[in-house]
Amino acid sequence: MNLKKMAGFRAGKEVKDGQIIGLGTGSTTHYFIESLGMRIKEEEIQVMGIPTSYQSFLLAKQWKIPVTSLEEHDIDIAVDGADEIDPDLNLIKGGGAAHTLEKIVDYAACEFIVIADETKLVSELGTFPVPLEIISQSTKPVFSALKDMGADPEIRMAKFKDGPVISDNGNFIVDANFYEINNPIQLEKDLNSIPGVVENGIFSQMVDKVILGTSEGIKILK
Ligand SMILES: O=C[C@H](O)[C@H](O)[C@H](O)COP(=O)(O)O
Repeated sequence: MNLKKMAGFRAGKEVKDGQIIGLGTGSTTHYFIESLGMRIKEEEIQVMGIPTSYQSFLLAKQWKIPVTSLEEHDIDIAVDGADEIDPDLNLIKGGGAAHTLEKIVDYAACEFIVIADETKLVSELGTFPVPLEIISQSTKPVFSALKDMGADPEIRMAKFKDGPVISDNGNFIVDANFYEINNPIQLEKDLNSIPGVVENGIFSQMVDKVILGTSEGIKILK
């Protein structure tokens, strides 16, 4: 049973004709975009998507989902994945380095739905390091500030090119390991107050609903 596919396709059914949809990034939203594309092909619905990355932009093109932008349209529903989800539905995102645009799009949506498999549910955020998109020239002072906050930071290195991962916006990605995060709401604010940090991967108090694929079927968390 593919739990990510289960969650992605279930979210696809929530979309109504005429809506503007925020298209999240990652291997779970891949299935959501596929399910939207299939519904458009079957002429069940006509919708437009607002991508959160080159990945979701290219997938939308592949599935012939018309794309638009925040300049042109308001978003009815954003559907996105997560790396960790805590019991209060705070998230860590950015495993795919897309969290900056994801946060802009997900925050702007009338409804923000998270799709994930059950492995993403945790009792407390922090096993997954917090991704930060940073201006490359700020690496040294940002590292120093993160260490003062108790984190172990690392520049994310690319797997298929020499050197660092460069985000869709042309910036470095730092993974900051806090090991345990007691107050994600405060940490999200504190990280964004470090000069050079463009955006961090904590998404606190934003989620309306989680569609979780589990071995016992779909579970909805609100
Ligand atoms: O930057 C990437 C995103 O925040 C993803 O939504 C997140 O990493 C979850 O990805 P996946 O669905 O592949 O586990």
